[in-house]
Amino acid sequence: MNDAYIAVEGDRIIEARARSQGTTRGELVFTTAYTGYEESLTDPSYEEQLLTFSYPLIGNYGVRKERFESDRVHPRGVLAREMTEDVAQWLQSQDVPAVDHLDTRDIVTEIRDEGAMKAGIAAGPDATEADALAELDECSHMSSHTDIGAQVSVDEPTIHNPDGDGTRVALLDCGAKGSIIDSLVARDATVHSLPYDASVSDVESTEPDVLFVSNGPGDPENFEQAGEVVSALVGDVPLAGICLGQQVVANALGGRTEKMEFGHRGVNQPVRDLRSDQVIMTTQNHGYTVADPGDKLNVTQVNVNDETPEGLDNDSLNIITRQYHPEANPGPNDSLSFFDDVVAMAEK
Ligand SMILES: NC(=O)CC[C@H](N)C(=O)O
Repeated sequence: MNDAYIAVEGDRIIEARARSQGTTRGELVFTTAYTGYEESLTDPSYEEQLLTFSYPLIGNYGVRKERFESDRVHPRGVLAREMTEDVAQWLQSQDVPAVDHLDTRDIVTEIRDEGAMKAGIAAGPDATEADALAELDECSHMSSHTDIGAQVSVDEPTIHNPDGDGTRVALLDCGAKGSIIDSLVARDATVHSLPYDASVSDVESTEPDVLFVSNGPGDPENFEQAGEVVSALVGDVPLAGICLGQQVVANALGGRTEKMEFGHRGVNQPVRDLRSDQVIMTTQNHGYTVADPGDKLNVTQVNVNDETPEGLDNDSLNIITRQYHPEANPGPNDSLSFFDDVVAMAEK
């Protein structure tokens, strides 16, 4: 039975089955990850997006809090070919509409051809096509969510591993995945998670050995304050960044980011290290990319598929960033050593 409607740009309607009721809207994107739905659904970088899973069965090993990357579901809506009752109930409990029994392969192909697009969903016994179209009508582009950081950052500074006697990390939390903090704490770092709009003096007061800019949702150009902190401290404090963090660092140091057609989201994105010529498999979730790194940053790693920058550094300024997610979760652990490199840089 079809009791859900998805309206996509061009006012096309796709019918589906409601698994979690409600109306919603967002940027329609897809991930090719074949595992890790709990981690993806709790990744703050998906805020304001509708997430389509290309893998056809979502929920086949249950739902466990231990695997969450944050304390709530972040995509505004979820699309799958087939979703288990566990996942459907979890999403309903979080008021995140979800649909299945639709041709997700068709949606993925369309996004690949047309690029990420705006969409609206209406799901449930009373849902109508008009409701889905009304949601689509209200949907705005990712870049117009100018204060998206406020939706995902910590409200107050928070200390992780206060008694550690390793590296002191000031983490600008632009929507950080829990595994980034865990990966640093596993190396005995003390992590001061700071709000995304922390001031230069807020950062300095933590006496950091390294300033770390986290992943996060939306357009990196909307994280202006984080950029100002980076510009003020570059050269004085070593700098690291993951995903949105790489983009913010590049923009702050004279580079430029741009929106990609449909982005990279999955757990098998190949990345070549230009110095060692080694290729590693990486976890990714981004829709923007560094189009120009500026003249302060070297491109050290590139995506094998499209040559976009995956790693940037500057040895004398002590900067190292990654576009992909070295903390994995979900995905391969090929790049966990990034955290060793960050700690080594901070201790230099
Ligand atoms: N995972 C992230 O940090 C995503 C970064 C940014 N929001 C993008 O889509 O490119």
